[in-house]
Amino acid sequence: MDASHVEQDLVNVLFTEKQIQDRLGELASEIERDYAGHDLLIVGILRGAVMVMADLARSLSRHVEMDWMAISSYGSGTKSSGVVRILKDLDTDITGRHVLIVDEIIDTGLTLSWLTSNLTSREPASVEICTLLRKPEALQMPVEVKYVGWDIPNEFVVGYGLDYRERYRNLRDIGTLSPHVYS
Ligand SMILES: O=P(O)(O)OC[C@H]1O[C@H](OP(=O)(O)OP(=O)(O)O)[C@H](O)[C@@H]1O
Ligand code: HPA
Repeated sequence: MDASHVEQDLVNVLFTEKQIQDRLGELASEIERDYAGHDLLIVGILRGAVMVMADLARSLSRHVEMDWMAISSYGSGTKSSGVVRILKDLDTDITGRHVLIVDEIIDTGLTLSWLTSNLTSREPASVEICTLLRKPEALQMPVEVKYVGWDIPNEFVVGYGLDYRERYRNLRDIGTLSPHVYS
């Protein structure tokens, strides 16, 4: 399947590659200002956050350490219980460190609500969240988010790390899928 064919599966482009890069540049400036004079560890949540981690990190004109976590939500059924399991933990001891969790989307909020309290229990100097997208109407657990790219409607979105059945992660834009994809 060639690239144009994949693009045809998007019924509506919400954010173009250029809009995403511009917004990440703005968030990077805020982060540089807020963490000036402090070491910073950014933590990406696999797999969806790979793109935003790579581009946000390169938008920062300062030193930053990068680490990764992988989390299982036990499938969609139990996801609503908020029960999650760590598949890959940090390699870094975050005691006394300033930690910024980077993800591409907050939907129900269950993943990052759980993760924030998990990381907070390790006694870091601070834990904050940066997400490219947030769906306020879908939120089931309150999550304090310091940096948000955009709030979006409660629609399923793909591209730029976001998948539907493991596809579309490598699209440069973010959009919604045509109904023919689901049928
Ligand atoms: O707010 P929530 O409803 O908890 O959803 C947000 C989580 O869902 C996505 O990950 P996903 O489980 O799709 O895994 P992936 O990153 O491997 O695609 C996203 O990366 C967040 O971590
Ligand atoms: O809208 C979404 N798209 C892809 N993956 C997701 N994980 C949570 N919400 C979404």
